[in-house]
Amino acid sequence: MAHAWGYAANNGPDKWVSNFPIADGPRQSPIDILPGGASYDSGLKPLRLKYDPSNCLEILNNGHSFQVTFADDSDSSTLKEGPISGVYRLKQFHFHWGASDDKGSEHTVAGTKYPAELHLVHWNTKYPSFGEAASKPDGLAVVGVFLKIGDANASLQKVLDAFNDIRAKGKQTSFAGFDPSTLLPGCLDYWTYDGSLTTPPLLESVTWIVCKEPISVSCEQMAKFRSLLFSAEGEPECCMVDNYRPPQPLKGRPVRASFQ
Ligand SMILES: O=C(O)/C=C/c1cccc(OCc2cccc(CC(=O)O)c2)c1
Ligand SMILES: [Zn+2]
Repeated sequence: MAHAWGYAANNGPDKWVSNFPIADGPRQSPIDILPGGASYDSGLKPLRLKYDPSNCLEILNNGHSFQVTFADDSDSSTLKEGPISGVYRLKQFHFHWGASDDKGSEHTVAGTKYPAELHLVHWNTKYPSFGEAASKPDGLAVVGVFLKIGDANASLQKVLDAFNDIRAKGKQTSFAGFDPSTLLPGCLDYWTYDGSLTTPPLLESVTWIVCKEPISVSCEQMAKFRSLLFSAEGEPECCMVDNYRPPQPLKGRPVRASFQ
């Protein structure tokens, strides 16, 4: 039976190591980013993101988060340059968030937690598929964007408006024509380091690209995130909140900055 990992006391991040021993590995994510400990690397290129809204397929509640999935059978939605070489295709984006506005992000910045964090997941096209790439050290590149309480985010609202159809685990609905570049901050300065998936199977295959500048989210929009359920229809309702893994040991890894 597939391991029923989650974020509760009995199956949460501290328990994952029993079924996924890599949880104690050398390049686990997320981390606490210390801006003073990051080294500016003038060789880092700007991120080159090109997304085609027609690749946007559906939105689903997978019981751990919700994700928006993209057609990845061509190079029409890609990440290039930045800290990576080659072409990485957008597969999906999803979020992590807290039960209250004082927590929710996975990465932290000098101990500061944001209320939520967006992950845009891309896979290296030198491999035949996402699943193949996910097991390679240079297989994935995830762009992380922090959400900070402020004005309502009109682009994010388009995603939240689909929530009524995916409230319970396993629900999905078509979601077309969304441009994920509208969820990016104006400035694409970033930190980068070698890490892992932040959920099981915790594979150490991710080049992390964490944007310095957050995007805005309103309190009301955060309440909408928290209206989703970890539980499936017919099960006792369990609100989808605190679906974040806390920072993991850096274990000597360098963190580079694309900015001074
Ligand atoms: O058997 C399963 O349930 C899953 C198998 C599997 C097998 C290979 C890969 C993989 O990736 C899941 C994934 C994709 C993207 C991001 C994350 C972590 C995060 O939430 O940031 C996890 C999952
Ligand atoms: Zn994630």
